[in-house]
Amino acid sequence: MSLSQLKQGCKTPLLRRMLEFKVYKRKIQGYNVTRTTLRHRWIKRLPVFSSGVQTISTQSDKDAIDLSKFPVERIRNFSIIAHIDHGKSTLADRLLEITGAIVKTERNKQVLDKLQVEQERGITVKAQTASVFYTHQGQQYLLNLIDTPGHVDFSYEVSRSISACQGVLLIVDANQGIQAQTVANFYLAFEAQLTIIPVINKIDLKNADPERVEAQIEKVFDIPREECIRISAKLGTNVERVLQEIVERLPPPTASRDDSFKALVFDSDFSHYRGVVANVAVFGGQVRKGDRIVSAYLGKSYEVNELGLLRPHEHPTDRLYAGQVGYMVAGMKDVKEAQIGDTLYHQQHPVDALPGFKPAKAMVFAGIYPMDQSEYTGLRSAIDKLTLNDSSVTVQKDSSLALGAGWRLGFLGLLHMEVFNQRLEQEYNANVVVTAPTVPYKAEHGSEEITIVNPAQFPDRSVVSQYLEPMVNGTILAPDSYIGKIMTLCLNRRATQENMVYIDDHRVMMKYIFPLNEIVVDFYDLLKSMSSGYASFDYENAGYQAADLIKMDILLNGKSVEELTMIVHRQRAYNVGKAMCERLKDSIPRQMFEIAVQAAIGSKVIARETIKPFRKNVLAKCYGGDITRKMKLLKRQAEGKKKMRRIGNIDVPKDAFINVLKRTEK
Ligand SMILES: Nc1nc2c(ncn2[C@@H]2O[C@H](COP(=O)(O)OP(=O)(O)OP(=O)(O)O)[C@@H](O)[C@H]2O)c(=O)[nH]1
Repeated sequence: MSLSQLKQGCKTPLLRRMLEFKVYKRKIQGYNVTRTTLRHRWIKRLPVFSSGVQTISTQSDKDAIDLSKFPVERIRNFSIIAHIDHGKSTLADRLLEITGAIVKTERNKQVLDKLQVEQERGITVKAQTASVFYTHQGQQYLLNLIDTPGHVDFSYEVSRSISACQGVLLIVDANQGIQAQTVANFYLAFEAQLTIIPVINKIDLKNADPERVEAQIEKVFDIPREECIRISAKLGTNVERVLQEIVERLPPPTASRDDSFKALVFDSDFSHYRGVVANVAVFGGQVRKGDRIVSAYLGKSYEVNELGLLRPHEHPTDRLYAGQVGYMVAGMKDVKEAQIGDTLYHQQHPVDALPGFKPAKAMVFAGIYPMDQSEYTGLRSAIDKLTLNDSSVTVQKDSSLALGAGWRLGFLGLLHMEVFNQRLEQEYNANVVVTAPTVPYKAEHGSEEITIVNPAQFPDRSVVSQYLEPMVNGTILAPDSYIGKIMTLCLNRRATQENMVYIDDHRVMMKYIFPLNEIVVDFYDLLKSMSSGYASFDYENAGYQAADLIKMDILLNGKSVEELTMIVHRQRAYNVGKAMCERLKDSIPRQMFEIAVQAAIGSKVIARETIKPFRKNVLAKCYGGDITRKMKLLKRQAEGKKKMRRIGNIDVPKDAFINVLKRTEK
């Protein structure tokens, strides 16, 4: 809805002016404008309008959205998948523009990356759906596209998205060629038996070499090179052809309108006002507003309050039919009610549940605690709501002597964890302490086995027959000139090489088995920097392996810092401990007394650094007697201290806990 349409809904000139002011203020701050950002109680009653994206006029929308006109044969559901930064969101923009869903403007960039964190980081973290209409050879088609993230941490989003599709566009950068996530995403689509259309993007680049990339696609994926479409998503070159090929090459869904209603919940969002907004793919029959539906998972029934298409913003419709993809609000208020992978059906016509998904497997665990225990309840509700938007996060209550009551959260990777924390801070104003991330280790004693996700609960060797650590199959793609450096890095990380093949004259694909712990924090960054950005990396679970593990404590003036306690391999303990002490020394600001930073195994100190005392007198440069200036300086100093965590009498910046883990290989 446009601003002028919204203004027509404002009864008084004052209200109109306030609306303009609020919208303007949010826009210049670069925020999306939604109802939640409009605090005024009158304005809150207005309908939600677009997040700064100009959509096509509502009149033409009304004409277009008679969903009953679209027989299943004229529906195409597809995901856009690729390695990170190969241009998925840019292609999605062009497809939305050509089909008239958005207006081409400077501001309408990566419109499907709606979250603030996505816009700030320039990456997609959450898959987004958009339904568009496209006329081909005189017939109108309904295309449902899902833009997916490229980073390995979010591959769960990709596998969920493709469950609602019959085909994918596999985008490959014409300069970089096939990368690690291209391979991983190809296999996800291939195993789901989807039709794959390879699209070579960025052909406008000076160094683009589409012939080489086509040859790679033929060699690695066994797809004939003639099937590749060369495009520039940025300039729009050949994008129209992508739409034609979608219609011609992708099969329609096999769902039938005559069957009983059956829908798969493949994603969900949480709205403060409406509760759960589920993204659904209808696999049979139809559903109307007011229908009573049942969740197969919980067996609870709900009334459908609202449903519609995402174009890409919510566009309410009266019904959704078999083969279509859309959203549904059905009064689900509790986080646990909207299970991803759940099947919905009509109360009068029960059906067998759809296969659903394997639950996401958390690879990295960290403790999250409120900075101040008085913020516990607020943080609990923020975590509840955010996990509804991101069901791959696992939550378990936890508590510690030093940090009080909190939670141990499981994530799919470190970027996932950083994004989750950033969203907690940005979307819920939470102020949290995060402990050092750890992978899920296991300990065996006789036939018993326990999983350890908190280093503080690491059992003593005397009660354990063996420790086990999680392993992953890693794939690295890189130019062959970096083979030597990459092999050394992998060796330092206790990896075992499995094989190495050339995918063209100069690029190799290397397969390794890594201990997960060795790659989780900083491996990808190091690999990137040592290969001048040319290497890429992806990994998947490879079970557990016995390992010689020990618990290492970090002490500040003799007091253990629980946030930094970690489980390490005995062979690496000295190097890791030494590097941690050195980095902590750089991260902790000098204070009025000397600080000893030590790494210890049991009572044995294995590394030590000293932070020299220093008195920061913020008033030193403030000559004369201007009291307001002095007060300002002292206030700023006090605010800086709020971002610190006090351990004993030492102030530690709270981001130091994660930053010190990022090793730099010597
Ligand atoms: N020169 C050129 N640049 C492009 C083209 N397509 C995309 N880009 C640029 O490549 C960068 C990444 O594009 P995105 O569309 O964000 O890539 P993505 O695959 O969605 O990225 P993630 O969602 O983070 O995986 C942006 O800076 C785009 O402007 C193209 O055809 N030509």
